[in-house]
Amino acid sequence: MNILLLGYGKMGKIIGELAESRGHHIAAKINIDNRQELENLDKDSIDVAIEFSQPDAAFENISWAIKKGIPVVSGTTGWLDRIPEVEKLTQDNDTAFFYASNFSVGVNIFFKVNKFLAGLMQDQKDYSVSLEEIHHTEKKDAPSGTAITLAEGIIDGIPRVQNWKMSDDSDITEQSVPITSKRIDPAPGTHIIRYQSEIDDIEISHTAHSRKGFALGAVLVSEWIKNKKGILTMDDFLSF
Ligand SMILES: NC(=O)C1=CN([C@@H]2O[C@H](COP(=O)(O)OP(=O)(O)OC[C@H]3O[C@@H](n4cnc5c(N)ncnc54)[C@H](OP(=O)(O)O)[C@@H]3O)[C@@H](O)[C@H]2O)C=CC1
Ligand SMILES: O=C(O)C1=N[C@H](C(=O)O)C[C@H](O)C1
Repeated sequence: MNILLLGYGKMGKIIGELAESRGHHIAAKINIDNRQELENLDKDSIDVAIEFSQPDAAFENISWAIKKGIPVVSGTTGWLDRIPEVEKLTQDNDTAFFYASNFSVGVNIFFKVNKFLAGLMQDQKDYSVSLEEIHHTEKKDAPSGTAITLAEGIIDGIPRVQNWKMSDDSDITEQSVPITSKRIDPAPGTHIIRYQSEIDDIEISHTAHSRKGFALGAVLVSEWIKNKKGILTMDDFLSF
């Protein structure tokens, strides 16, 4: 496949290496300072754009590619208020858009475990629930996209929980999942869910040992998305 990398930082570099090792070609590696290269690209030759940039650049990158009819696989977090616009653009341009807050297979299994546990805890009113995420100090957004997906799983599973808030928010109520964000190098990504009562605690966690799982997931999804259309997610890819 001919792959366009939109964002060539920590993730873009690992994805590029992995894609090449699987026989793919990288058409261009776009960062903030070489965006003019996009003008000279043969858009029709690009099979997929993989977008891992930063929160304030994601929408522009993604909408540029979709308007050219290029399928997009995006992992950038912290910009999701604009996803309805991207979904409309995808339909209007008859192409494909895939977003995941986390491309690791292990985390996507963890998402399911989280929902299952939340279902079990829905009537256990003596337990309070909280989330903690730990990432490297270069991370631009907080909480992590993965923590937000986990919080949404808890909100879906426990009717008395209605929203999530940062743990230092003065508005936290019993209806909130408090999220604590820690920035400690070199943490690639750790997420912990805790249910705590006076009697005991239940804790589940996922710890990434490197960025390899995120990158491999993004490349595998890019191979899978070829010739597909519409809005696609990890549940479609993993057939969960
Ligand atoms: N969904 C998932 O599984 C995962 C998601 N992520 C997310 O992916 C994103 C990228 O992470 P990471 O690679 O670690 O971050 P980095 O900061 O290492 O890389 C981001 C890159 O984007 C570039 N960039 C900035 N503005 C633009 C622009 N306008 N157009 C194109 N490129 C631009 C930056 O370029 P420059 O250096 O020139 O500023 C930088 O090289 C983050 O949002 C992170 O949360 C990360 C890991 C897994
Ligand atoms: O910025 C990162 O590094 C990561 N970002 C994603 C997130 O915000 O959840 C995924 C992963 O945890 C690494």
